[in-house]
Amino acid sequence: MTDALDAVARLFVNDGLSEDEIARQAALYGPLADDVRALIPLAVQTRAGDDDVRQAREHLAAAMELLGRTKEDHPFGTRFNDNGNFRVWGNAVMGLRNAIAPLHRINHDPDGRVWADFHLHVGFEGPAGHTHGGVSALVLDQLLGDAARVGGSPGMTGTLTLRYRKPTPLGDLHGEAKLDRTEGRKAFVTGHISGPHGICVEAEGIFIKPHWPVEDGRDRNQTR
Ligand SMILES: CCCCCCCC(=O)SCCNC(=O)CCNC(=O)[C@H](O)C(C)(C)COP(=O)(O)OP(=O)(O)OC[C@H]1O[C@@H](n2cnc3c(N)ncnc32)[C@H](O)[C@@H]1OP(=O)(O)O
Repeated sequence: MTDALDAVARLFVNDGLSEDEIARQAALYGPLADDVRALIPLAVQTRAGDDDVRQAREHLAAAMELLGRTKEDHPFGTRFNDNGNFRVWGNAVMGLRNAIAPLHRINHDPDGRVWADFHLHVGFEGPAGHTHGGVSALVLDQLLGDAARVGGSPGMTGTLTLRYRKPTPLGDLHGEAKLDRTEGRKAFVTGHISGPHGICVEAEGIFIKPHWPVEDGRDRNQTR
């Protein structure tokens, strides 16, 4: 566990950035991730022929060469400033700089409920025309974890139990979660994902406050 603890501590950094600089970086790198995100369904769905695909790949290779000229050699981690402006821009579910992240924003209600409306494109397919079960788990893990955090008990996922009640369509979906109770360092959270025809996946999670630093800002909605 020491190696994991060292890695988490190393990547949990007050980088002292001003709000202006954070806004500048968000405006620069957010749209880059959006462009890459838009490429994913295109790779699945394009009917372009040999020449167009070859040409597109040459453009992409040029873009990758430009972007790779200077880059960090470690994951993004958790960065914050003295105002408590936390950034998890590499996060797989809602990282501003992560093209696979399907959520733009997690909203917090005063009663502790957290929720998100989101869109899963064809790159998230599992069963034909439907959402991959692991993707539902991905989204629910984040939502339940955020409900634990908002409820004052931030933690790592210890156990996540899912019940897939009916196939989850691709497209526009809704997810929500709420902290039910805590026992010592353990937070018990429930949630679900619903589509146009009701609840598709139900989740129960136990989140455990670890012996290392975690984001504990409670009083704000999380936006990419
Ligand atoms: C805003 C943030 C949202 C984040 C959402 C995304 C969350 C994630 O993806 S986290 C990544 C996935 N999870 C992980 O990798 C966790 C890996 N596991 C670990 O790091 C550790 O096992 C950890 C931190 C969960 C628990 O370790 P540790 O603190 O040593 O637990 P330990 O002291 O043995 O047990 C504490 C209590 O929790 C219970 N417990 C321990 N592990 C588990 C578990 N996996 N499930 C349920 N209960 C557990 C113990 O029984 C004990 O209960 P009690 O106090 O009643 O006796």
